[in-house]
Amino acid sequence: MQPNSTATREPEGNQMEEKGSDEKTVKYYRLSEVEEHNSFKSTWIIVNYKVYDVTKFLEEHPGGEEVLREQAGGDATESFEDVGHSTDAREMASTLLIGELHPDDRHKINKIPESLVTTVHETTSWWSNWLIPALAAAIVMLMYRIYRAEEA
Ligand code: HEM
Repeated sequence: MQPNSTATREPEGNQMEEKGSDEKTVKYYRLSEVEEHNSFKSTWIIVNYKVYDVTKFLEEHPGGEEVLREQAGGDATESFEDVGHSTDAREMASTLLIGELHPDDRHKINKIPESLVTTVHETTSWWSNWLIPALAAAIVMLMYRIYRAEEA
């Protein structure tokens, strides 16, 4: 349960310990708290439910401070992963870690799963895809009947 890659520190075991975390104790932050840290005075970002204080890192960030500012006070997971940050970058991030997003707030930053969105779209297009050909078929049938009736 405890093996961690960089484990040189022993857990102190005096407060709540959290499995899966590199550090001994975990401080949980509510989303509202993180959102307050969205200025140059204090810039926090969330990546994979972990909260990072990047205030002092803004100027050092090789990707520029602007990209970090844009994400300040919110969830930067997607942008962070899109860049394909190196292992070095991830190690650097761990030095800026201050805690984790409170489990009760994690659903708030989850986007609607793609699959669900697709299903909604598919449902809509199924109706229109079915309705238009059916109407067209009915019109053709009607015209054919009128044509036959006139011939007789
Ligand atoms: C704790 C947070 C972060 C740390 C420690 C960090 C660190 C780094 C490092 C070390 C690099 C150099 C390239 C590499 O080693 O991968 C880098 C590049 C970059 N980062 Fe970050 N980064 C963080 C967050 C972010 C976020 C949230 C974004 C996007 C919103 C971002 C966007 C970029 C971009 C665009 C580059 C340049 C990539 C390139 O030129 O190829 N970074 N970052």
